[in-house]
Amino acid sequence: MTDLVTVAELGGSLAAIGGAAYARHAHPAAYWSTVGLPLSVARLLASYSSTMDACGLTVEPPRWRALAVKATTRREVRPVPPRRGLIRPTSTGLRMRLRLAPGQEPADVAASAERLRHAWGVHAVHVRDIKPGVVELRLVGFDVLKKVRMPRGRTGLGALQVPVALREDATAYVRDYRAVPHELVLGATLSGKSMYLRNLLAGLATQPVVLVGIDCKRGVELSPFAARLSALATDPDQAAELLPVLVKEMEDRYDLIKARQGIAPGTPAEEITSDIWGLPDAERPAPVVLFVDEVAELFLVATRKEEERRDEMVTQLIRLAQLGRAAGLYLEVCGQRFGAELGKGATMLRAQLTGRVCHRVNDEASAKMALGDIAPEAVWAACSIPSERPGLAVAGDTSGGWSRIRTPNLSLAAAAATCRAAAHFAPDVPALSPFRPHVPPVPPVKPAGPSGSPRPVTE
Ligand SMILES: Nc1ncnc2c1ncn2[C@@H]1O[C@H](COP(=O)(O)OP(=O)(O)OP(=O)(O)O)[C@@H](O)[C@H]1O
Repeated sequence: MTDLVTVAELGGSLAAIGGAAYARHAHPAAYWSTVGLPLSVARLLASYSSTMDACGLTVEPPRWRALAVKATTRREVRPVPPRRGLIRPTSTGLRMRLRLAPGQEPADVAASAERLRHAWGVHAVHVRDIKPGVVELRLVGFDVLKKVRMPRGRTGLGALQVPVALREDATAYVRDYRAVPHELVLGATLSGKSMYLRNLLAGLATQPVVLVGIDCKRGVELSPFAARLSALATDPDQAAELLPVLVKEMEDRYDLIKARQGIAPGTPAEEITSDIWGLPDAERPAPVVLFVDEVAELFLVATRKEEERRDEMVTQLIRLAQLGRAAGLYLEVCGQRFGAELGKGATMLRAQLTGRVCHRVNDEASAKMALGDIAPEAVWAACSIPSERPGLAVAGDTSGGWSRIRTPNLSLAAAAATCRAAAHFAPDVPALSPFRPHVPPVPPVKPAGPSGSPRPVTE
């Protein structure tokens, strides 16, 4: 009895010390590196073999080894766990590689991820296939999506790649336009779509990319970035004028590529190209990213005349999505729903948008519009996003892979300031100059009083 009380008291005191240590650290990452990391490493080292055994991840040892152990030590021959590599600490957890035993596959380890996380006292365990026979375990010490901090360093990122959000395994989710040219971003109102676009725009602003916006909510979402936008349409009428110009730009680029293909015989193979990326640097036109905020506004019609205009716009969008990649034109389409009920061409356009990001939605049907053709689990994950976590989303592509992501909380003022400072990065596209948005002057900041607080006028 005394022993039990002592153990309970000890447990209580340790929990209290842990709680106090947690409260002392402003960010869970600080708590993790000082308290969580040593604890988890100790747990992992002490219980690796027994945990693997309990999770059914051990195999019988080879016969020669069993015989050798019996002959030399007379000990009982125990099943062997996968061979473990070095444990590498990271700012958010631990990493280690496992060499799978014959007969095991990565899915076996992935199926035990939940059990492993409880055994080692970490927030999550993620399994990644590295090469045949080797998997990497990423142990994440705390909920990294609660307060997003992007990993430092952009090494290895090239043109048109933007680390726009954080994945739940603490790696960056990179929006790579050259790998996934077009993307659909769905979500209910206040789910975090604008925050996603804001992060993307701020990431692209400092690259030599033409940024074009269609924001039929009178420009409220995209106008703050006007300084960096080469063109902005703020209602369906302006969009109807802008889209044919973009289609013409795409056709001109195809002519340029064709001219290059018609070069003399004997030209080296690497100079023959089928997209703008094969053109020499001096001849290559700058890539264009078209942001469409609230795509449903382009589809809505009240009169017969508007219906004709809608059909034309949808056809032009479909053409941009079908043929734009080779000409360096990419689409980022954003909306609350994107189903067949929007009208003619909606499902065809949606099918062209390979990348899918689904924020919190109001019903399962909306999640299916974004993720239904990816994986049923992805739909379920999107339906369980809580409303108190705006910015949380499920990102997938039509290859079937998906992950939970969350954008960093970037204020509108900071994103707008980035765009203003990067205005000189906007490449010159003469065809788009009639659509260049008006950039209002920045209101001067009023100097604060000595104490920083406003003084009463009667003073
Ligand atoms: N990643 C995030 N972290 C913290 N807060 C966020 C995040 N994303 C969005 N928010 C907050 O959630 C609120 C809604 O975000 P946002 O405006 O991006 O939603 P939305 O889907 O564009 O809504 P609407 O369709 O009504 O414009 C904002 O107050 C924003 O600051």
